[in-house]
Amino acid sequence: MEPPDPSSQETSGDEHPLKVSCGIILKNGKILCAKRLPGSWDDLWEFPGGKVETGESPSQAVIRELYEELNIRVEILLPMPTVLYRYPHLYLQLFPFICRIVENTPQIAVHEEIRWLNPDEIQDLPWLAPNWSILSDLKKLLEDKPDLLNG
Ligand SMILES: Nc1nc2c([nH]c(=O)n2[C@@H]2O[C@H](COP(=O)(O)OP(=O)(O)OP(=O)(O)O)[C@@H](O)[C@H]2O)c(=O)[nH]1
Repeated sequence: MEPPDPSSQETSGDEHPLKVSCGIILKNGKILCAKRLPGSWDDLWEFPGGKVETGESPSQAVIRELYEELNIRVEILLPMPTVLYRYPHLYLQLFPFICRIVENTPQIAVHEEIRWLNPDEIQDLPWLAPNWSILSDLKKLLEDKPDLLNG
């Protein structure tokens, strides 16, 4: 049998989802929610974060992204279950982390708006599709560990 052609190992992306980390920042009983900038199909709400870069772990990525996007230093309190989601144009793996702010106050740089909302209120926002699964895990987590909400 012939050895596989290396170029044929390029895939549609299914085997290698794009890794994106996001931070669920908790403080004083509220959760930080961010609205993406208008003008694209994903003008919806998300948890701040972004793509995991080469050589970086998902937790390193979220710490870097939260500094770049909101000018805050955070500490990770807990990783949450990752979410695999297939957009029509993108196969995504989201790595959500529960975080607390250790330095600075969030400043908007790449979002249209940020809001601090309580766990009931966040259900009313129009979220990016993969995030509904995170919201459901978050609800269960906060029922078990309500103290997390105080950051
Ligand atoms: N940051 C973030 N991205 C999310 C979430 N949920 C979700 O589906 N995504 C998707 O993940 C993808 C990458 O996120 P991003 O655009 O924030 O990444 P980035 O900051 O590295 O992008 P850039 O190339 O504009 O710098 C987008 O397609 C976005 O729609 C979320 O909660 N937070």
